[in-house]
Amino acid sequence: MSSALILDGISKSFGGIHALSKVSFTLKTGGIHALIGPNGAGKTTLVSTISGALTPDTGTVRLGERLLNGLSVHERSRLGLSRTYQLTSLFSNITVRENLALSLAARETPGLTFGQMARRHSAKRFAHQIDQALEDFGLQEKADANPAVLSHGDRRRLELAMAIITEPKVLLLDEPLAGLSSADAETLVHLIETRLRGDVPILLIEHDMEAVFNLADDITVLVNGEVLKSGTPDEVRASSEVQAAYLSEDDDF
Ligand SMILES: Nc1ncnc2c1ncn2[C@@H]1O[C@H](COP(=O)(O)OP(=O)(O)OP(=O)(O)O)[C@@H](O)[C@H]1O
Repeated sequence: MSSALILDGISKSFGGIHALSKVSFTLKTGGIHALIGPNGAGKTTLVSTISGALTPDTGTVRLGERLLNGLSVHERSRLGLSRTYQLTSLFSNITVRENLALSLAARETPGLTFGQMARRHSAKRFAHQIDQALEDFGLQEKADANPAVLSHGDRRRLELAMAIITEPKVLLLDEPLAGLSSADAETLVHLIETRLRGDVPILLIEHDMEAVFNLADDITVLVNGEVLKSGTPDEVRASSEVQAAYLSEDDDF
């Protein structure tokens, strides 16, 4: 299987804190690769070095064949790297449909201000793609609503729809289940499984171990900024090092 994202020897320090030390692993094309680890392990720092929000001290990030080092967040996004955030990042003064249109417009013409994009692109232009996304993510009834009035679960589904509508080459999903009720979390896991798997390779950062072990084809365990183990869910589950360092016997996986 070919590689969608290749991380090689990524290190990053903040003053005296070694947030990442020589982190290397590969996200396969078509796969879901989970990145897990305790609080402060370096997961968010790693995702930020991939997205371009942070510059690593050493190491390389490749999207397929393409070296991403030195490229901005916008340039990486235009090449097909899409990221969702731990905290919701929707525009609250426009409708659900318009948020989806803006996501498409931003991919086409990055670097424009919000006002410029709103003037140049109308939701009508992308009507077909947007209708399909609304249907796929169960948001048809909310198309003309303002995101501020949506439930937490609806907002999270809209963010996923905004990330996927641009047909990215790699999707970085940062804690998609955080703060969701168990029913909303179940719906989202089902959507990832049925709507995203196979269409886009996903790097999934998630604390919900049941979801991780259900969804992931591969898992990398990060502890104190270092890769403790990378392997299939069965290999990670069976690792005594992982058990000792991170996964307690009480964890349900
Ligand atoms: N901007 C920063 N300045 C200084 N230290 C930082 C900065 N960002 C992260 N760190 C430190 O780097 C280490 C890794 O943090 P990071 O947020 O990447 O961990 P994490 O695995 O994402 O944690 P969590 O699961 O709690 O989100 C921690 O010790 C953190 O305090």
